[in-house]
Amino acid sequence: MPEADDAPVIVSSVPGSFARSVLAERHPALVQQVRDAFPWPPEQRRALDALLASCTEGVIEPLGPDAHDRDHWDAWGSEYVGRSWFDVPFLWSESYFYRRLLGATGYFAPGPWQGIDPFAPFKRAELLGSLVDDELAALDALARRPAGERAAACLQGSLWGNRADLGFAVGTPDGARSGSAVEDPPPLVADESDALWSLLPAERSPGAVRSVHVIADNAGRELIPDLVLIDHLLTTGRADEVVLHVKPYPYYVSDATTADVVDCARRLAQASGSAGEAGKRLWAAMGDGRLAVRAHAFYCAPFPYSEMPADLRHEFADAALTIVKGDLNYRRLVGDRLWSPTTSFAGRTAHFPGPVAALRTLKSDVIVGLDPRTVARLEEAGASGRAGDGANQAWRTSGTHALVQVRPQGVL
Ligand SMILES: O=P(O)(O)OC[C@@]1(O)O[C@H](CO)[C@@H](O)[C@@H]1O
Repeated sequence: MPEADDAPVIVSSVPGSFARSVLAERHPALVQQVRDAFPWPPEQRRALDALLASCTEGVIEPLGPDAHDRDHWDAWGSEYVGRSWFDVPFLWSESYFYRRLLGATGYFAPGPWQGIDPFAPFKRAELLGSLVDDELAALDALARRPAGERAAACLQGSLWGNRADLGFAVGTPDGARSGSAVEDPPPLVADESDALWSLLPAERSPGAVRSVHVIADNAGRELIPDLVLIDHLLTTGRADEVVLHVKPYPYYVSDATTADVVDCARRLAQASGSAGEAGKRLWAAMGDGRLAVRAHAFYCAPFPYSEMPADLRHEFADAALTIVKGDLNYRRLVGDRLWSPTTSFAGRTAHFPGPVAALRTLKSDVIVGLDPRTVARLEEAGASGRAGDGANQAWRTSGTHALVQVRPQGVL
């Protein structure tokens, strides 16, 4: 696989590819699920049916003339209009699919359905589920552990929380792969946790305010451990303030919006024991500005982070560390291309304006920063960790593996 900047951009036209399965199977299944999840009026039902036909058999059509963001999307990809969804960059077609899905449900247009999150029923069911109860109760035992162990457990919780991804579950039997509690996770394919902690020492002399940014991924069972990690950073003095970046509108099914942050903070604050204490601290931190939420329009744009606008660059440049969560953010961080897996992570993230850490379970073909022995071991073992299971590239997309990769500033 190529290592240079001209590694192939991922498209969805390759038979048997993961990207093709997302467009051919996951998107149609999702349209159907959203259609069934609300008593949509006729106009929305017709629009959802039209989207289903378009994304499976049709071509990309422009947004309507009244769409508030028509100019943006014209600038972002008018050259794709009239082409098959499968033939354009995967990152672009997925992003546009979610934009069209929300358009079909009336999310953007003035009227009674404006602002109604079409994925809310799925998010709500997860947040109210017993798995969350169990995960919150487990925080009581964590509170009794030594500081170093607590830090490591908070990081692991946030990392493996990324496995609980509702979009990932669409089209899988019973959503089975969506992340039952990870009791015995396989070794990380890259583990630079020590480098991460070294950027945020708890002991330090008084000085400038230390900001940590977290680019969130999924709500619910991922965002709750992210918030627990944030609480840990704030209470241990590893961060003075945290900025949590979320999506400006519902996206990729379970991606977190501001409403989801509030729901998760409330779920924590209403719990008993250590979870409740953390929730109340987080609630207070949001109130006094130590935990701020941002929802920049760029988070739903179909581009890699190397193309982020100047105002975001400016924010990250001042951070002690930016933690980038999840698979989609990883694709955007290193570029949605078929890199050789041994391509340098530091090189691929050199564009990022400040120290950056990726916490991600592997759910797409994009991967960099592995050492050759790890690649050989993974290709030998396939998805399951069993040698010779015949699915030697499935480790990239199965969500069973995870990584912590770090680029401290200045290391290229
Ligand atoms: O970013 P997340 O939540 O970790 O993962 C999102 C995801 O499931 O969606 C895409 C397919 O729709 C994949 O690239 C990716 O695995």
